[in-house]
Amino acid sequence: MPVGPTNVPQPGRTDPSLIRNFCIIAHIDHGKSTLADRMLQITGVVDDRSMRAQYLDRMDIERERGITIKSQAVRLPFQPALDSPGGLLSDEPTTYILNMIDTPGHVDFTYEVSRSLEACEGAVLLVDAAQGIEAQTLANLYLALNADLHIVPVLNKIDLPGAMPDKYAAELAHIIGCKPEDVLRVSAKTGEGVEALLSEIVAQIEPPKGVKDAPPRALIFDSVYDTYRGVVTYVRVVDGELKHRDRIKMMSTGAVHEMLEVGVISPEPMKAPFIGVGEVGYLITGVKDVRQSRVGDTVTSQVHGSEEPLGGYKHPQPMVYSGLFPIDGDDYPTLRDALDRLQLNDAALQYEPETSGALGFGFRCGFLGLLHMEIVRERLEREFDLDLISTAPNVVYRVVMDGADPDAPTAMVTNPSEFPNGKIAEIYEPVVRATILSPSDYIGVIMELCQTKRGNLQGMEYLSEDRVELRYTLPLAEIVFDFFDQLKSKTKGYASLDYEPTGEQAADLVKVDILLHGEAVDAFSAIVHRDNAYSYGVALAGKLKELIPRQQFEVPIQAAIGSRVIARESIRAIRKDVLAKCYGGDITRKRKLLEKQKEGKKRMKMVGRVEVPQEAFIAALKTGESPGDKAKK
Ligand SMILES: Nc1nc2c(ncn2[C@@H]2O[C@H](COP(=O)(O)OP(=O)(O)OP(=O)(O)O)[C@@H](O)[C@H]2O)c(=O)[nH]1
Repeated sequence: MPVGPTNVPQPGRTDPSLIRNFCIIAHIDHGKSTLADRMLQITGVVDDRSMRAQYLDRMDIERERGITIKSQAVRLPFQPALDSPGGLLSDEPTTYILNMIDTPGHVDFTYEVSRSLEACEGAVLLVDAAQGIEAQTLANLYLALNADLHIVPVLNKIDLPGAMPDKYAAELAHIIGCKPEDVLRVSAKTGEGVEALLSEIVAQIEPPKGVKDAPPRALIFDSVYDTYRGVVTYVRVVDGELKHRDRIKMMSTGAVHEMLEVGVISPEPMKAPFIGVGEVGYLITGVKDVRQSRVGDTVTSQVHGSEEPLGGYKHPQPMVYSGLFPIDGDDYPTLRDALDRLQLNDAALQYEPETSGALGFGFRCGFLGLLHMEIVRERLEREFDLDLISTAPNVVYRVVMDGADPDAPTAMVTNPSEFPNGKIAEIYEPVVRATILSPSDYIGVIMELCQTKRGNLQGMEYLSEDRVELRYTLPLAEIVFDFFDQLKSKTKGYASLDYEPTGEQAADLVKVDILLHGEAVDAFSAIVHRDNAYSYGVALAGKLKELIPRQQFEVPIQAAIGSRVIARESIRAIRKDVLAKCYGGDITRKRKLLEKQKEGKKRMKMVGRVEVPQEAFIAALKTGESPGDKAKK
């Protein structure tokens, strides 16, 4: 049993040499939350009685305390055993303060992840000993290395019968450039090896450096909106001190706030008079909008503040756009309020009103990526009880018109229906650098898939004899459609994917319109590569033919590029007489049938003269399965 910590340093009075700031990075499901649970238990900040699985993913405490503590920046006092690597650092029992900082963990939030990594000096790289390295393991590792973090490689789940720790220790050692015996082995489930890991964290990770007497500078690595307290901002102090009642300034905006509360989380929020060099804690200023307190920004004091922010601050730029429309037009005001509320909580969400001829009033929303889009949509539907139609996601195109002034800003197209009509000189599309990890048996099918998605192979490396890493550049637009689903199905679920934006490229793109009875339906317009335009047009026209019921007149469905029709289907005419089979005099029955028909019509949208059922929009715009499982926190 670990010795209970003695002389626990208090917040604000902790000698920086006794602080270790670290994060845990891992592929999804490799056991990050479970390991965090064990650390809470072993360090005694949560006693065995109150312990429950995924302690930090809690909600009820948040409500009780009226403060959001979901962000996982926990202060763990830990006293390493004297004969362990951490204990050997000093002659007498010493209590260290370990700050475990959570990272958002997904590529959509790469910028935020990289900023939160900068709040740490080291990272525990956790890998499932039965699965080995996956795409997010690598992506997170590269981010951590870029942030100059010391990496502590750890294999988890060694209790599993299928664990192959020797094989994966070699794999990990190979990519990090350490010795296989340096890879620690733990079971987050049973707790085996976790105390030794904590001791290694103390021994291997550098204490924070900072200047105590300098003007204060703290890096915001997370900020969350809390209904009761407003925005709770999580910071890592680099220089100086942040004190209760200080007036603080956000360096990117110059906004000044009074600090109503400052403290640390251990694992409940603990108020403190101040927090100092190297410490990790929270600030409450009473602001109600997270956009005033953005991840990556630097906090300083209003008077005698610092002039130099920590690293350049970058506004998150949406990568993917989609239209969101309420199925019931009456829900439009609810949707607007819901987006307003959600934005308090999600600094990266952008939206503006959009009117679609087919779908009515809605919003054009910008997201950081597909996962972000899915989360927002799910939250809107779940938390605000809305039924929504979302149009197919598209990326941002930069369009240069023929003869345009070379110095004039070029048009950024975020909505296919805004695609300019005139003569276009060049269109640029965003490109990503994708990393695919897979058993080597599937190299062939993966290459084939990437080829059809206009990918360029950048490199390939064997991580072990049967596991390979493929690096591609791919247009983001191709990934946005169904790349991940296809990759999973072609590799029987074994491949994992990660990607990050890496600039733009010129491409031969065209806008394909879908016309119903001669009228273009804006919700179905898409910008696609010229080579894929024909198949897109044929597929969508065919799908709509199935989905739209027959009308009293023939309805042609056409796919067109400009005025050139590239695909055509038609729905034959019919008059649906609901009374046809109703002989005789029962007038009430007839009325009932007519009422029912009217009901059905209410759920139809009129597109020109054509009645289109809501379901047709939903089904036609469905973009397949989610990229969800490569994601989450
Ligand atoms: N047998 C065994 N199972 C483990 C161990 N650690 C975690 N698990 C299980 O692995 C699954 C995923 O663990 P989590 O801790 O939720 O993983 P995570 O990385 O936090 O996952 P996300 O939060 O979803 O990203 C859970 O079912 C855990 O019970 C371990 O050491 N041994």
